Amino acid sequence: MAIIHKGASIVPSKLELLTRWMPQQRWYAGKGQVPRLERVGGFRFEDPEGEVGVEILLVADRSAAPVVVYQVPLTYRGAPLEGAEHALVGTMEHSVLGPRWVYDGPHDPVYVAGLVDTILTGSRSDVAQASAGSNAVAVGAPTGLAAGTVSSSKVLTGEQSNTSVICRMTADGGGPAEPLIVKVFRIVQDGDNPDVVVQSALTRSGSTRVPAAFGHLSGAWDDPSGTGPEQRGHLAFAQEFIPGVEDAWRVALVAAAAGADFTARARDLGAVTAEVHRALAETLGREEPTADAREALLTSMQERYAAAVASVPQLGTRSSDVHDLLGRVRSVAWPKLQRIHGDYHLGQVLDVPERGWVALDFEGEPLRPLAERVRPDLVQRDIAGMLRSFDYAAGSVRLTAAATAGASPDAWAADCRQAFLAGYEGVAGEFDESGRTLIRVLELDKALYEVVYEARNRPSWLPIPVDAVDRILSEKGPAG
Ligand SMILES: Nc1ncnc2c1ncn2[C@@H]1O[C@H](COP(=O)(O)OP(=O)(O)O)[C@@H](O)[C@H]1O
Ligand SMILES: O=P(O)(O)O[C@H]1O[C@H](CO)[C@@H](O[C@H]2O[C@H](CO)[C@@H](O)[C@H](O)[C@H]2O)[C@H](O)[C@H]1O
Repeated sequence: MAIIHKGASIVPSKLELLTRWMPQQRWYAGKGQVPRLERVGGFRFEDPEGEVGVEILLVADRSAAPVVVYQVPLTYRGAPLEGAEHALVGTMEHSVLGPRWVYDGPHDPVYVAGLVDTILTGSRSDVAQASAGSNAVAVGAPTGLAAGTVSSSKVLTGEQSNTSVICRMTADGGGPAEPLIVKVFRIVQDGDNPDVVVQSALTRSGSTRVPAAFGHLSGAWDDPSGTGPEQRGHLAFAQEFIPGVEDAWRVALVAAAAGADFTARARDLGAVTAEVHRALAETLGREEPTADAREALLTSMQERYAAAVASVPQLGTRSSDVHDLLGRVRSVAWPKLQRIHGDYHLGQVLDVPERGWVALDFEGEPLRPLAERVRPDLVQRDIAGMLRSFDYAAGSVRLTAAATAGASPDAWAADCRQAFLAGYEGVAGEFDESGRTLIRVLELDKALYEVVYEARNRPSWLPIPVDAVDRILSEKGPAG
């Protein structure tokens, strides 16, 4: 068991270190704010060598409204970790142990080994920590589809909302085992994470359209408002790693810039999307939409529009057109509701040789409250998301002037959009007028979400969704 030096002083404190470091992290949601952090939980993994301290802090950021709870795995070392300079959170002076180098856990092999072992063996985090207070133990839950220990690990780089670590594995009896990728959820919320629930359900159903779910870690923390009972949820998710495949966003960008035909892949993606929807309906059920569900959708879309206007005030001039289009969800016929992907775009799908399209990341939109993300929804939301993504690829090519002479990114996107929809309808049947109107409404809704997302994360990309809002509002027909 890890030795915890109760009463030792640490300068600067862990929370002081994090206050400086967190705002620079991609996953920090309160861009431009100084965090006001308070610990609401935390647990430890034991280093079998007894050298490295591994502590996972669950901290509430009170500078945000509503308060956001982050998961921050840290490792404490008595000497610098070679090659991990970029992951140094800071240094501190421990009154008993002397100088400590503090690292972002996913970059430290000792944290990664503890996390994966706890998940795959269905064990508990270091129970010694339980003496430090409530909510101090995290528990692993394996699906039984993977085993072994981590032999090397690497943090995935790129624009992610969470932190994913690719792990090469050694089988229990020696020799290589199947690699895995473990995603550490950075923002944790009370309740089940849809990424875990939906992907695990698809794995159980035998679908190969998602990477196989290998297991998850869950835990509890104090209600950040200090009034309610403890909160609990998923903290990390391990799944099959599919090596050597670029996500379709990168592939599509190259095709869009070159004007290369992508319609066959888009059509196939549409067909697979319909297959995934069917599998989700079969495994997790469908339900009739209620009047309340319709009103809830309308309200959430209106709130999104308000948020988009707060980010880009010029969108306020389109108020009556936006409200007219959004309001159509009241008059059109709705299909039954079901679980969907929820944040479907080209960065979430892999075109795997000999396996075909595989969908990732069923967590839903990271800026949306969990309660909304776990509700059964309209399949049109995913369709709209992917249609927007083809438009985004064209927009990005335009923005970076990456198109080769003669290529027309807009025509490329239009062809892909049509092919995707045709592929979907080839499996699920043709949409009627109402079905297509819902796609168009949800494309507008997605573009409004993207306005807020880009304003926070990539302001130079804002013209892509802002132009899309104009385009969608000026279209005559439903979608296509
Ligand atoms: N199981 C996997 N196999 C291979 N690559 C993966 C896998 N899961 C994720 N990736 C890669 O990591 C990227 C980000 O993963 P994602 O689950 O979308 O993370 P986030 O929730 O942080 O957005 C994907 O676009 C893909 O390139
Ligand atoms: O981090 P996530 O993958 O869960 O999703 C968020 O980030 C995405 C950007 O990485 C964002 O997607 C937007 O940009 C994509 C290109 O980078 C584009 O393909 C999508 O169509 C566009 O929505 C996504 O909206 C956001 O939730």
